[in-house]
Amino acid sequence: MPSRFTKMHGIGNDFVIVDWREDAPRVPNAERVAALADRHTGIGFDQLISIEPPRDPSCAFYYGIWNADGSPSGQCGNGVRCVAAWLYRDGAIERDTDVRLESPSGPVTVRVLGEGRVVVDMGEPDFTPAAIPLDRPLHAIYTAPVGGEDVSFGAVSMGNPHAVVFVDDLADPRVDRLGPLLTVHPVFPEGVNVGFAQRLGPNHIRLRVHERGSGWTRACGTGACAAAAVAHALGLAASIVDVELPGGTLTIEWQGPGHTLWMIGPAAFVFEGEV
Ligand SMILES: N[C@H](CCC[C@H](N)C(=O)O)C(=O)O
Repeated sequence: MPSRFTKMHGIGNDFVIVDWREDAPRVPNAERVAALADRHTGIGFDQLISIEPPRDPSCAFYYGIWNADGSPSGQCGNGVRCVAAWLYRDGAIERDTDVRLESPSGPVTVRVLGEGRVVVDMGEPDFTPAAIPLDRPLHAIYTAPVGGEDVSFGAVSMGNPHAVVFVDDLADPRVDRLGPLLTVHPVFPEGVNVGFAQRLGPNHIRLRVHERGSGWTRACGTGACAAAAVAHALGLAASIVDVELPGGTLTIEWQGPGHTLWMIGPAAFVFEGEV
């Protein structure tokens, strides 16, 4: 498990980054990860992210992702921007250059810009049920009984599963109640990240995300991608959307089916540590 680590965040979604480039691939013990994620008795983070040698020779590096409860994930949007910034500061990659990085769900392409901003080609959103996975036939909006009421949501995979619920007001108390319930709903056999989206206009969505394995976070990069993609698929959003999360705003660009989705946002260093 990590000895030296770097604490980073992407608009308030916080990470411990560990450099395992000289180590043999391994899966960290879930209990140990959860202990380190504890914000009182551990370091405190939403996800642990490792930097490792690539499995795919077309990629420069691989990054592993584990939630605060120790569960693995296939993708982390805020996290991959931090990985890119970390590699640039380490001198392992160049600025203003496309670099392929390998996530557990496949490759993405990053480009480190100035002022700590990173743009990521996140690949194409996948609405097919098997990709999420979801035990329903494919259509844009699903409805399921959640906590005694029927809840309608969009569903999409960004390499990790997302449900998107559109609400008129994020202050609606149903949001706090339904988030934890839908995350573990049996309609999602592997669990799901639940985004609650308030549409403020075709280019502006306000979002809160209850993350699988980490709970309510101040931001979720793949959640912002998912909300923009579902909104676009439903004709509610234009191709460029500012997604405003509690921790900050990400800009998402998606031209629709057949196109990959781009996310632009910051990555920040907090401190170096040893455990
Ligand atoms: N909780 C997510 C992984 C982290 C995603 C989020 N932190 C992001 O920035 O995309 C899952 O289990 O799929």
